[in-house]
This record gives sequence, structure tokens and C-alpha cells, in this order.
Amino acid sequence: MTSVYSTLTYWLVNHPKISNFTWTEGETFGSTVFFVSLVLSVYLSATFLLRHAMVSLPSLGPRILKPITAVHSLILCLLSLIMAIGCTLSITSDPTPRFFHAICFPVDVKPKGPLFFWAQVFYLSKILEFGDTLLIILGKSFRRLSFLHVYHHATVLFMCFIWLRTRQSMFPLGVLTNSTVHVIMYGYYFLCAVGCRPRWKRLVTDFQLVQFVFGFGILAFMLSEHYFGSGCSGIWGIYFTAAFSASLMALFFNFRSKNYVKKTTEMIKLS
Ligand SMILES: CC(C)(COP(=O)(O)OP(=O)(O)OC[C@H]1O[C@@H](n2cnc3c(N)ncnc32)[C@H](O)[C@@H]1OP(=O)(O)O)[C@@H](O)C(=O)NCCC(=O)NCCSC(=O)CC(=O)O
Repeated sequence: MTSVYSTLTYWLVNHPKISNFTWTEGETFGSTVFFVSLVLSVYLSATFLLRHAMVSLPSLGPRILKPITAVHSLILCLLSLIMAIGCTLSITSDPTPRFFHAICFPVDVKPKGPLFFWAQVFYLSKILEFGDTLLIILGKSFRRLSFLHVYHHATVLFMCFIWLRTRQSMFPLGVLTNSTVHVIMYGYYFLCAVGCRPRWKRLVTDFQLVQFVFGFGILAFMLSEHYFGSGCSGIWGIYFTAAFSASLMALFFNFRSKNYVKKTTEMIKLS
């Protein structure tokens, strides 16, 4: 057990590429406003154009699409697991400063070390997640190409960029909770793609909602530390993330009520 822990800690925290990682605007891959704007413009226009083009084109068909979807979901499930473990170990392996830094970075924090490394991996993984949208469109599953889906995928990339650029406090908790939720979510998608649709879809949505509630709870503590304590880095990033999370939370409550609460009520009426 101890050797598993020390091996993981070496490869996911203390490896020189991770411990010496520095996020430098203009030098680190994807670290410019131009890059994030270009990627978002390509994503949104490709989504719009493909969505309309696919109406008159045949869908790829499940025999081709399902294996690709399964591999894509499995990759994201495993990557999310690695990010969740990497981030947890980065926080816990150096308990005194990093534990507190997971919630509040000092105002003069330098964007380097394992926590910034995992935030960078998390940021780039959001581009990989654009594959979800492509798979939905190629399968002509337009019901699932919702406002919630496109808004989430586009804005989350910008949010992760803001996390790095403003050295935003609390991002380690964001990486940790969202990666954990995504292990479950992509696990669910993987099982659907291989034909074993799980019965716990509702649980996935509930976990997604819990991450927002948890985030707002910690935010209250972080804000008190910022305004009444020694200050925390990236406060305007925090306000952006909080506003985005509040809007997503409302959309997810709406999704939950449409998909589960109404169906349960209808089933009770029928029986
Ligand atoms: C349970 C949910 C995770 C998913 O709800 P859905 O109604 O979209 O799910 P569903 O039951 O239709 O999904 C099963 C279908 O998805 C296909 N599928 C498999 N892998 C996929 C992938 N990587 N991306 C998109 N679709 C995929 C399966 O083959 C299957 O198709 P078939 O039906 O043909 O067999 C829900 O809580 C949710 O998030 N809904 C919002 C929609 C969304 O886009 N969510 C993901 C991004 S939001 C997010 O990620 C929030 C966060 O950060 O926590």
C-alpha cells in the first residue's frame, strides 16, 4: 500500500516535469487569449454548421459510432481518474501549505508546481471533451444537443483559462470535484456506448448538482478569508466561476426536473 502511494506520488506530483511546471502566458501551450478565442470560435461554428449539414446527410450509424464513442468515453473516464488522483495527491502530499492553498492561494502566488500542472491538463482535457458534441451530431442525436450541453462545453474551456490566467483560488477543488464527477459521467457514457445502459443515470445528475452545492459552501469560507483574512488570489476569476456555476446549476435542476421528477410523477399517476 505504501509503495503504491509513493509510486503514485512520484509520477503524479514529484516528477520533475510536474513539480517544476510553470504556467507562462504566451509560452505554455494554449496560454493566450488568441488560442482560447480561436478554439471556441472553431467549436461553436463547427457545431452550428455540422448541426445544419447533418440534417440532409445520413448519420454514421451505430456500428461505426458506438465503438468510437466507447473509446472516447473510456479515454476521458481514465484521464479524469488520473487528474482526480493527481490533484488529490498534490493537495495532500504537502498538507500544511497545499491543503490551505486548495481553497485560497496567497495573493502573490506563482503559477507553478503540481496544482498548476493539473489545472493545465484539466484545461486541455476540455478541448478533448468537444468530441462529445461531434459524436452527438454525427449520430443525429439532436435532442441531446441542448443549450445546456453547448453552453457548458464552450464556457467551461474559457473558465479553465481564467483559472490559470488569474491564478484563481479554489481551482484545485474545482479540478478535484469535477474530475471525480467526470469519472462517473464518462463511466456512464461508456457503459451506454457498449450497450449496458446503467440504472443509475439519475445518480450522475445528482452528483453533478452536489459538486455545485459543495463549491458554493467552500466559496463562503474562501470569501471570508479574502475579505477578512490575508487575501486570496484571483478574486475576479472567482466571481466569473461563481456566476457560471450558478447558471449551470439552474440548468441542471431544470434537466433533473424534466428527466426524472416529471417522469416519476407520471408513473405514479399511471399506477
Ligand atoms: C446523465 C447525464 C450525464 C447525461 O444525460 P443525457 O440525457 O445526455 O444522457 P443519455 O442517457 O441520453 O446518454 C446516453 C447516450 O449518450 C451516448 N454517449 C456515450 N458517450 C458519450 C459522450 N462522451 N458524449 C456524448 N454522448 C455520449 C451513449 O452512446 C448513449 O446514446 P444512445 O442513447 O444512443 O444509446 C446528465 O446528468 C447530463 O449531464 N445531462 C446534460 C447533458 C450533457 O451534455 N451533459 C454532459 C456535459 S455537462 C457536464 O459535464 C457537467 C459537469 O461538468 O459536471
